[in-house]
Formats: sequence, C-alpha cells, structure tokens
Amino acid sequence: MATSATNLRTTSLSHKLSSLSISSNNKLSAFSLTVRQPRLKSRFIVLSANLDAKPTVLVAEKLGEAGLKLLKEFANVDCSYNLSPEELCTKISLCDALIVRSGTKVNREVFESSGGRLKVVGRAGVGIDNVDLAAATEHGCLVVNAPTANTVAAAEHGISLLAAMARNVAQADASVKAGKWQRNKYVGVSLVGKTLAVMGFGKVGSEVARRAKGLGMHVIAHDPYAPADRARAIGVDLVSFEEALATADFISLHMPLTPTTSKMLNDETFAKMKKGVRIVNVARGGVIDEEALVKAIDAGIVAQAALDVFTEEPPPKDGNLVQHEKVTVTPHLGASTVEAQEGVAIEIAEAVVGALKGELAATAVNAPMVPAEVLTELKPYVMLAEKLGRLAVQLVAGGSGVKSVKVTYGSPRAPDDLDTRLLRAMITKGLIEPISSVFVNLVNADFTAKQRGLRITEERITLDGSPESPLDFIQVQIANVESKFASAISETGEIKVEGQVKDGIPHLTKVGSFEVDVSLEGSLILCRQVDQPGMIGKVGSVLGEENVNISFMSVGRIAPRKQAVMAIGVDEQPKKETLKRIGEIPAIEEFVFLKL
Ligand SMILES: NC(=O)C1=CN([C@@H]2O[C@H](COP(=O)(O)OP(=O)(O)OC[C@H]3O[C@@H](n4cnc5c(N)ncnc54)[C@H](O)[C@@H]3O)[C@@H](O)[C@H]2O)C=CC1
Ligand SMILES: O=C(O)C(=O)COP(=O)(O)O
Repeated sequence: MATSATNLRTTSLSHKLSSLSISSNNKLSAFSLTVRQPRLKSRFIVLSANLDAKPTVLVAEKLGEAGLKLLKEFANVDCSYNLSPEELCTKISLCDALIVRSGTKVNREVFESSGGRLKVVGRAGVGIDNVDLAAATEHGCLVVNAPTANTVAAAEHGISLLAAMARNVAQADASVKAGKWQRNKYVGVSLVGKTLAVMGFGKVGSEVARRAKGLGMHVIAHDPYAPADRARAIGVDLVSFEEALATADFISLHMPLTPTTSKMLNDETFAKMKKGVRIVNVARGGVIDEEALVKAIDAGIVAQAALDVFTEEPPPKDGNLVQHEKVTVTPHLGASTVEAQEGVAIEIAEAVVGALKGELAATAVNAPMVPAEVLTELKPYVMLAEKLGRLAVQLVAGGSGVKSVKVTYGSPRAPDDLDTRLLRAMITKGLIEPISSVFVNLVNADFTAKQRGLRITEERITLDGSPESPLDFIQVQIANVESKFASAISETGEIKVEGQVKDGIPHLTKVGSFEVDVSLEGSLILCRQVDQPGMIGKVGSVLGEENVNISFMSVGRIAPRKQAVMAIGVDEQPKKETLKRIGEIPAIEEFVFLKL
C-alpha cells in the first residue's frame, strides 16, 4: 500500500489533532484515486430554476419590444394579456416567471396555484402594491421591479396634470368639441409664485420638484424618510405633514401605497388644508379617501383635482369622482411614454433573466440586497455554507429534532464588514432541504426556518490575519441531537462540522473533534477506525472494485494508532452492498454516507 505517497499536514485552525490527507498531486493506483477539476459554478443558485430546460416567462401585460427580445433569447415567452384571475391561476403552474404592470393582481392564490414553479415575479414599473409580497416570500418567489426607467415619465405626467388642471385644458377641450366657446367659464389660475407641496420626495417627487421650480413655483416637500440635504440641494424645504397641508396651494402626491399611506388624505386632513387647494395624484388612488375628496371639493376646500390613479382601476364610470367637472382624469398613464416603456421593459427583462439564472437581482424587493462585489467575494463561501448545512443535518439520527443551530464565522474582518445574511440563508437551505419537501432560497430562508421552529444563532470570531479574504472558516453545530456517526459529536455534545475555502473550493476541515480535509464535491463517506496501516487501501480497494471514483480523501486522527476518521469524497453514490462491504472491514467502527 503506497501510503508513503500521502502527505501529512495540519490545518491552520487547531493543532490538537494531526491530519493526514492525500494531496491533489498524488495518484494512488490501488485506490483508483482521481482528482478532477472541481465543477465550480459561476452563479448563485439561490432560486434553483431548472436551467437544463428553457424557462417559461408569462408576460401578462404589454411590454416593450426590446424587453421581449431579451426575454426570448433566454426563455420561452408567453404573452397572454387580459387574463382573468382564474386563467392566470391556471397558466401560472406552467411558468417560471411572471411579468406584470399595475393591472394584474398577483395575490396569494397565484402563488398557491403555481405549485412551487413560479420563481420570479417581475413588476415592469415601480409600485408593487399589486403583488402580495408576504405570499411571494413564503413561497420563495423573488419579486423584482423596474424602479428607475419610468421616473421621468411619471414626473412629466404630474406636471402635465398640474398645468392642465390649472388651465382647465381637459374641460375646455370637451366644451369646444361639444360646439361651445366658453372663454369666461375656463379662466384658470397661474402656477408662478404658488406653493407646491410634494408629498413623497423620492425619485418621482424630486423630479416633479425640479420641474416645478423651473415653472417659478415655491416648492416644499414632506417625506419623513428623505434626507434634508438632498432636498436642499435642489432648493426644496422639507416640512412636516401639517405644515405642507396648511401652506400648499397645490399638493402633488408621490409616496407609495402602504398601510401607512393608505387614505392619507381623508376628511380630517382635507379639513386642515388651505381653502382652494388643488391636488394632483400620480401615485396611487388608495392614498386618497375618494369619498372624502368629493366631499372636500363640494365643500369648496379643494378647488380642483387631477387624478391619474384610482382605488379601483378602472374606476366606476358613473362615479361622482370621475364625472366631477372639477376633476381631471387620465387612465393611469404616468409611465406610459414610448421611451419609459422601452426602458422599463429592458430593466425588468434583465432583472428577470438574471434572477432565473440564479443571480441576485439588484432590484429585488423581497430579498436582502447584497451588493454585487460582496456576492462575488462570498461566492465560494456560499457553496461551503450550504454544504455544511447539508452535511450537518444528514448526521442527525434523533434526539429532540433539529431546533437549535449555531453558526460560527471565523473572520479577520471587523464584525460590521461581513454580511452574513446570504451565508445564513444558504446554511438554512442546506439544513432544511434534505429533510423536507420545502424549497429554500434567500427569499424565504428566514421565514422557513422560523416556521419550522429552527433557531439559528450566529457568532463571529475575529481572527488575526489579512482581511483580504472575508472568512477563514464556517462552523455549524446542531445541539440536542444524536448522531448516526458518533464521531461527529464534539466534546461539548453537539454535532459539529467545519469548513474552509481553499483555492476557491469549499473543503470540509473538521468533523466533531477530528480534523480532516476533503473537497466538498460529489458525495462523502465518513469512516471511523483505529488508525493502522492498510486501512486507506482496504476502503479504497472496495470502492475501486465497485467502480466508485474517489475524488479526495483525508484522515484525521487523535494520535498514531488511535482513533481516526477517514473522509472520502466520491463521485458516484455507492451501492448499498458496497457500503455494507466497507462496514464489514475489520477495524471500521462506524461509517456514514452523506450526499452533498
Ligand atoms: N402613475 C404612474 O404611472 C406611476 C406611479 N408611480 C407611483 O409613484 C410612487 C413613487 O415612485 P418613486 O418616486 O419612483 O418611488 P420612491 O421610492 O423613489 O419614492 C417614494 C418616496 O415616498 C416616501 N414616503 C414613504 N412613505 C411616506 C409618507 N408616509 N409620507 C411621505 N412620503 C413617504 C419615501 O420616503 C420615498 O422617498 C410609486 O410607489 C408608484 O406608486 C410611479 C411611477 C409611475
Ligand atoms: O410604475 C408604477 O408604479 C406605475 O404605476 C406604472 O404602472 P404601469 O406599469 O403603467 O401599469
């Protein structure tokens, strides 16, 4: 047995136990040991879309050609507009991604009907109030939007409505077309010198403010979350809600529809407004109590309103609001310019294709935003994290269930310089997927863990060394369980596995108290034996005879001729009889086969 060719080394983590490993250069013919290039994939498989088959994308509302072209290069694209809710629920089980605008309600039923296939919902626009985000998250479905391409279009529409309302353009147009010539009736009001309150000073709000200043208006803004210096930079004062209501001649709404902003303008708030105020809404109908608005107009508090959006779209056509002569209406046209729609289509197509490829979208709405450079850096650790989770859970034999997991990150970086959310999600995926039918990704990892009563605690150990690499090791411990491989239980009684990334490849470096060093690919056999000559050869021969290729192998031992753990990476899953033959080798005390 050519064990002399093996290479004795110790890991950098602890010197308590020595470790024996076969380096990638050594070929031991008796073992049929072949070390091949690892199959490192260059993407984050967080969504686990099946990329072997072309994914199917359902486009449920009209999308610009450039976006469709991008989608078609990657996926089968089904453009089916005006689907009823029932038709959408039927179709969705055949789709990996769904793209909508504001006209489609993507509710819980849609996610439930998808049978787990729907991986991405793309909202070709900004507002995601038509998507049930909680249901999406619970189903592990990523929601992405296109937050920038329609900003200018929405701002321009706001300004159009402001000017058209002030000069009665729509009403006068209808009057002339009806054969009338009513010059006195349609005397307007000027914008210059008037105070405009922009409510919601985000992307659209600030573009509206910029344009209104160009028209000579005095612009104030209310936004509890906007930085004052950004407002000051364009000459806008941030004021309280009360002050905005009390001083504005015009109010333009630009906040999202959320439980907090719902019916923000209501009987009480209309009563606080300056008499004769004019209101523009290109945000969402739901931010105004529409009945209260009609009352406020009839009471003379609100002189006019210009509305692009409604609580219910389309709004009831004979309703008091739409028919009111002091109200100018458009059918949710804020984002509807040729330019904006091309831009939105490209923005959403890129986000959806990226997400289906397993990349984390920069415009993810229901997943932690992890910057691209962090993702690139963490890539091998993400794989290590998932594999350690998988290994640890497969070692559990019983006890009080997998409830308490401790993850320790050893890192030379300062604690606030390491974002562990992605790693925690992947460990959760590794822990849960082998023991359930639940599909786990970055989107639903924390939710799924909580739902299963799995408590994951994280600890950081700051190590000396160069902060160039983000992590030295990751350790996963499962408490209060028994193990089918007793040697995996540490001195403190938990199942413990630990790993490192070496040359970009995840390695298992510790099992229980035993140090090993095996590349985490294919599958793994762990054997405990009394350290003695010939053991590696015996196990290797059984695997070789059964045509199971060994990719990596290492032995960790307490001391020469004492207890040792052999970790063997195998490309193929050995047959039951092969494993039985290994178990029958004298001196093998226990062994376990683990799928990675
Ligand atoms: N009519 C249309 O076709 C379009 C409508 N929209 C609507 O406009 C909204 C704004 O779009 P963006 O400016 O791109 O979004 P954004 O996220 O850049 O800005 C929204 C701003 O509202 C603020 N905000 C949140 N809660 C608030 C509150 N209670 N009071 C005051 N401000 C609050 C936020 O701090 C943020 O600065 C979207 O959510 C969407 O509903 C956007 C594009 C087109
Ligand atoms: O982007 C938004 O929030 C919009 O309201 C635009 O909606 P749309 O895509 O035109 O249905």
